[in-house]
Amino acid sequence: MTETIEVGMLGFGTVGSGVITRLRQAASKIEQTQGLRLHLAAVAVHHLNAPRAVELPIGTRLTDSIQSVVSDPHIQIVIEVMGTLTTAEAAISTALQHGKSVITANKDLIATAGARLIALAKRQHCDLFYEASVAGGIPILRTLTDSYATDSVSQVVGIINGTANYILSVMTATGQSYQQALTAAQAAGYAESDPTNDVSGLDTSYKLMILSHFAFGQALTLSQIQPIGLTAITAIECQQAAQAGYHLKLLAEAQQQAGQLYCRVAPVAVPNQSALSRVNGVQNGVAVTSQAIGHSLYTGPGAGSTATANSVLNDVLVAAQHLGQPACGTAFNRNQAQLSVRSLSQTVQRYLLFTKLSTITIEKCANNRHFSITGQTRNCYESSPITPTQLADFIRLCGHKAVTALPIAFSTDWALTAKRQTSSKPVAREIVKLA
Ligand SMILES: NC(=O)C1=CN([C@@H]2O[C@H](COP(=O)(O)OP(=O)(O)OC[C@H]3O[C@@H](n4cnc5c(N)ncnc54)[C@H](OP(=O)(O)O)[C@@H]3O)[C@@H](O)[C@H]2O)C=CC1
Ligand SMILES: N[C@@H](CC=O)C(=O)O
Repeated sequence: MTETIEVGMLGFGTVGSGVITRLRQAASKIEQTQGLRLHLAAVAVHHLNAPRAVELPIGTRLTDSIQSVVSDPHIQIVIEVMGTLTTAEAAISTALQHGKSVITANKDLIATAGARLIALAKRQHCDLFYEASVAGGIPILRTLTDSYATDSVSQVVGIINGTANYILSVMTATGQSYQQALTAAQAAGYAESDPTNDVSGLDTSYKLMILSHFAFGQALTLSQIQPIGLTAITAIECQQAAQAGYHLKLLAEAQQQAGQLYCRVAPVAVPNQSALSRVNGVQNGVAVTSQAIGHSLYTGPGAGSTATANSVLNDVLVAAQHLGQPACGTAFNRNQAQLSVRSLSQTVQRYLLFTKLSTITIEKCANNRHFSITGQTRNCYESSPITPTQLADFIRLCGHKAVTALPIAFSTDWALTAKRQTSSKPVAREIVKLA
């Protein structure tokens, strides 16, 4: 027998429209495989008369009152796809207080206020799922929770912002400017309504904060990550890197090493041999290294209407199956640990250097700081492993505006890093590009 589940939704933009499209397209499969009919009872929006990309199902109520949805006694599950921080937190809290399970795609909120909402959901015996908040269409959070339950993750490296990856890919492939590429990403619906977080590394950091909790049991803070965005990267640097055998990517990295968790969000030169270098456009990729499985790579669209909606709806189905069952209210992530956190930028690693200085000058500056460089292509060099202090001194010697230094992915020399950490205090965080 088919059971009908009453669903309410907050937001009817890119993701909300995708939810409605997918609900329509997947209705018979959901009924056949799950024995469920998801009935969209109400949708709350900001502007009641704004044009919509898709039509509402017949009988669905459109309202500008969030309260009327989250306190509707008939609604069992609330989907939050409107974004915002305080409005969304208040709405989700009210929904949970009314005993409703909640599904959200809001990484800003989960990264910054997740602990409060998770505790409330637990007290209320309600589900709170947020698969779509990290890597859009890739089911990475549930994979980490379910499929790595007995495994031990040592490293997670991801391209987890579709907009940033789209911009860097377009700049590399076509030489288009940053602004042209951003405009195209906005038109495609990948960027946030205000794209600042996409390009500043903040969105990637929020996602890494959530991802790290699932992978290592350790929730990171923004001050531990201190993201560096991509706004200072030029199309010429992207193309020079490509000629030298690298792809520039806004990478989110977290690595457990000798009991410490090293993290970073920054533009990084990914060698062509790494599969992550071939994750282009709006595609995201999350590379996981673990004790039992070894290396695995999860790729797929990191943003966009129906791909993100698919993650939202899968969460809805799990929550729907839990309704009235003891499983309802089980935390999405149950991995907890206490690791001390450091910045990956404090490690000894290699850098890709962009400069218009002559090879003789750049070699002299490098030799002065006791490291070597190899010329890759014109104006682009690879360094031997160097400490953050060597890098900062080198940039000072060359002239602050004369060099851009991007870390080379997977190039940390852990033995040298350990030696340095026992012999000296950590120095201030490195400055990758001194403008
Ligand atoms: N776009 C994507 O690819 C992805 C987005 N996300 C996340 O999903 C969420 C939604 O993103 P997206 O669909 O792109 O956003 P949009 O800007 O396209 O849509 C937001 C929707 O929320 C409504 N809304 C906003 N503020 C309010 C409010 N105060 N009261 C009522 N309704 C409100 C808007 O109403 P109105 O239309 O009337 O203005 C609009 O329908 C965000 O948290 C985002 O970070 C996650 C993964 C991928
Ligand atoms: N703006 C985000 C949307 C998904 O989270 C992105 O580009 O990745």
